[in-house]
Amino acid sequence: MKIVLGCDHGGFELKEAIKKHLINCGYDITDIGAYNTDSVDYPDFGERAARMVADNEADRGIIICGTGIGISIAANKVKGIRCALCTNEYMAKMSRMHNNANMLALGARVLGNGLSVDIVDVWLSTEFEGGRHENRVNKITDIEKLRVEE
Ligand SMILES: O=C[C@H](O)[C@H](O)[C@H](O)COP(=O)(O)O
Repeated sequence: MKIVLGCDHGGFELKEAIKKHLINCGYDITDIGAYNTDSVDYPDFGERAARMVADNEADRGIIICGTGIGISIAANKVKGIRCALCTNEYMAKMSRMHNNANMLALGARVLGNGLSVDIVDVWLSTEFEGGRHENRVNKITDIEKLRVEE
C-alpha cells in the first residue's frame, strides 16, 4: 500500500515518528513535507497530500497539524477525499468501516506519539464494511457532483 504523509510545522515530529513506524512495517511512503519545524501553512500540505490520493498517486493519506483540524478541513475540500480526524482507535476503526475514509488526520498537539501510532495501525488495517454504508458514502460523492468549479 502506498501512503502519502503530510504535515505542517506543528505535526513535523509526529509525522517523522509515524513515517519511521510505517517504513518499518514495509509500507511504501511518500513524504510531501513539511521537512522541519519552520512555520508553514497547513492548507498547502493538506491539499498536496489530498491531491495525491484523489489522483490515485497514493492509496491513502495521513496528515498532521497541531490539532488535525485545519489540515483535515483543507484535505476535505479536494474532490474524492474523505478525511477523518481521529483522536482514538474507535474513531479510526469506524472511519474505515462506515465512512471508507481515504485520509486520516491527527493532531500532534492533542495526541501522544504512542496513541497516534496505534490509531494509524487500526486505520490502515480496517476494511470498509460496505452494505448500508455504501449508499451513504455514495451520497457524499453526490454532494461533490453539485460543485461546478471543478
Ligand atoms: O488547525 C491548524 C493547526 O493546528 C496548525 O498546526 C496551527 O494552527 C498552527 O499554529 P501555530 O502557527 O501557532 O504554530
